[in-house]
Amino acid sequence: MALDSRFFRHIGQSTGPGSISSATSSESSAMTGITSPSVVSTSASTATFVSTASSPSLRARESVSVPVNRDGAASPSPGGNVRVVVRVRKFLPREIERNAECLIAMDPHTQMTQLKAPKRSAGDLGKPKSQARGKVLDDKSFTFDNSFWSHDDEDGHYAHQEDVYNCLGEEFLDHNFEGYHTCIFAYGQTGSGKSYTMMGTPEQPGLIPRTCEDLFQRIETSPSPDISYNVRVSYFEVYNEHVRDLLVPRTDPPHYLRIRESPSEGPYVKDLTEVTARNYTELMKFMRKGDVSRTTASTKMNDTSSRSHAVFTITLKQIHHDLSTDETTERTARIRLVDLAGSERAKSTEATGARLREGSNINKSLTTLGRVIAALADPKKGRGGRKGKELVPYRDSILTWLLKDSLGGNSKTAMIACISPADYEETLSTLRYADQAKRIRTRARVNQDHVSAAERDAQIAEMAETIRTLQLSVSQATVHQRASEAQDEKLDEYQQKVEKMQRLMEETKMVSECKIRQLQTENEALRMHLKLALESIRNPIPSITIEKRQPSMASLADEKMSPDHDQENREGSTVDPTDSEADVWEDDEAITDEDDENDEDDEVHHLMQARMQDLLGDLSVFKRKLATDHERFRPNEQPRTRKRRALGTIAGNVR
Ligand SMILES: Nc1ncnc2c1ncn2[C@@H]1O[C@H](COP(=O)(O)OP(=O)(O)OP(=O)(O)O)[C@@H](O)[C@H]1O
Repeated sequence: MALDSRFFRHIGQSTGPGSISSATSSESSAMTGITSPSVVSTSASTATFVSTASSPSLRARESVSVPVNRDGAASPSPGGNVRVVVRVRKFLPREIERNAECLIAMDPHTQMTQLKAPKRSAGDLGKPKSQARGKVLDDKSFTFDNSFWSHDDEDGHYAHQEDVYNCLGEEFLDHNFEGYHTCIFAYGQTGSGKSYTMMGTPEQPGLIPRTCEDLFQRIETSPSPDISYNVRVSYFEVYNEHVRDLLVPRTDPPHYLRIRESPSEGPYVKDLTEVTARNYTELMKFMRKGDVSRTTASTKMNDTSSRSHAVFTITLKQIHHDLSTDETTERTARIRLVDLAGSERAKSTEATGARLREGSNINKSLTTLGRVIAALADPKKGRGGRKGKELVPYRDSILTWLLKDSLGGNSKTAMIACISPADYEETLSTLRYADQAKRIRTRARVNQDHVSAAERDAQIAEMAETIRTLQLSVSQATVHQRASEAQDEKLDEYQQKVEKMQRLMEETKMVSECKIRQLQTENEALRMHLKLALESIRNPIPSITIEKRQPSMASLADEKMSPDHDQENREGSTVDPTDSEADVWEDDEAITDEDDENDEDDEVHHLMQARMQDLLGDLSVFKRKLATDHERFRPNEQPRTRKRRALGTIAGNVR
């Protein structure tokens, strides 16, 4: 089935092949397949670097058509490297107090970030490096896809929150509308500006709220009535190697969730709350709810330090229904926005007790993340069949296990390396981490499915049958009162199927609504047509009789000289002005024609009325179906009650 061109036009309006602001090694390597390690150890003077910059994006606005094939999921993979950008923040009060020196310089043209070695202590000055007491440090240079200079807001090249979104977030959202999974994660030492970049403040919203706003703006201004959108959201944190749902109230003791792996979806959090957001306000409500629930604490390095890794996930489903073929095309994209906890040195944070334990767990998962990145960046380990996969230590921490797909699988991924301006050791470690991440290639593909109405019905019927069987075995097990692990598993499976079926039903309902919208539009057009037709029957346009005119000598002469003109007159005019008999004859003919036209109009009128009756009939069938569905899956009931009711209803139907 060919997709409605509007499906793509919609995408095209907001789609560009990406930010073209960065001419960088990773970008070019993504195209050529060549990667260029860019750590350059240099002792060169930094004097050549001016106070520096990031360039806001200049997005191309031409439409891009997504490569789509019949079975969607197997669309050709464009591949691509992990996109890496770096952002330096301004001095914090404590750094201003100790008169800290800014060690970072950025070049707006090459996107190069330079880390300058701190000044040597007074005692070491003048001594050769080998005799210096402290470790001798060198200047280092790195090139990334973008270098965001957010150190000095007086600077013309200062990168605001908006610039970061325009340069990265906007392009990633384009990918989501194209049907790709994406992941943006912020990495850096504690207090380097990760939460500020991802979440921001009410006055300076970060990447997450901006993505949410842009997402719904695009949906609301979508030009196509044939596409239905479904936005779901989940929010969890990984704290001390445990997963906690941020959309449910905190409990004491805390309720941790388990991780499972499915062959199709990869690792996932079992029983994680996933809610539907119908608009931007709702989405923000969930975001804030989770944010409030997130574990933070005050440390010496940061007053509101995130003590957990937070993963905010939006699932965007686009359902396009083609009325002519009754086929449905579904695109599903997962938008994963991750604010990692900051790496920290116990010495700098002076943490003890719980804070120290948190810090060591944070460091443990970040170290594993580092090993995963290193393995993926290494072509021998990151690729190459079964053996290669085993060498990537995803399972060594909860964080890397859950981000498996985003780091090395079906996702377009970006890393924002946040750095402090005055901490050589930590910044160098972050920049090295980021430099390695540049070499990772993921295998993103368009997540698209075509389902015909018959296939959907068959799926529902099959699921109903499975549910019936499971229900039977569960009730038999209950009779025998053998409460075992296996029963729980079965019950889980049963419940999951029911939930999946409910989702399918909801989607069927969305398709029906889409059909109704299309029929209503068609109905409206026909109504208008009919109105016009009736109008023209009631007030026919009177036929115009052209007055016979005595041709002047001059015009007769003209006509003689211009045979073409004469020809035109004969062909173009319905009334011959030189033939009065013809006038009379034509009048009679006009009356007869009018009668015929009236008969034809009546016929058209009746046909249209019959067609409209048919359409209205279709419409009421859909409305009835919708009402039945609505009755069966009442949205305003509590989810648990609804689930039970749905089970009862389904069971009833099956019987
Ligand atoms: N670009 C920036 N402009 C202005 N202020 C910033 C910027 N980046 C960070 N800050 C400020 O720096 C402080 C630390 O930032 P933030 O809390 O985002 O760090 P973090 O990396 O998330 O730390 P942690 O890992 O401890 O949670 C905050 O007060 C924040 O407002």
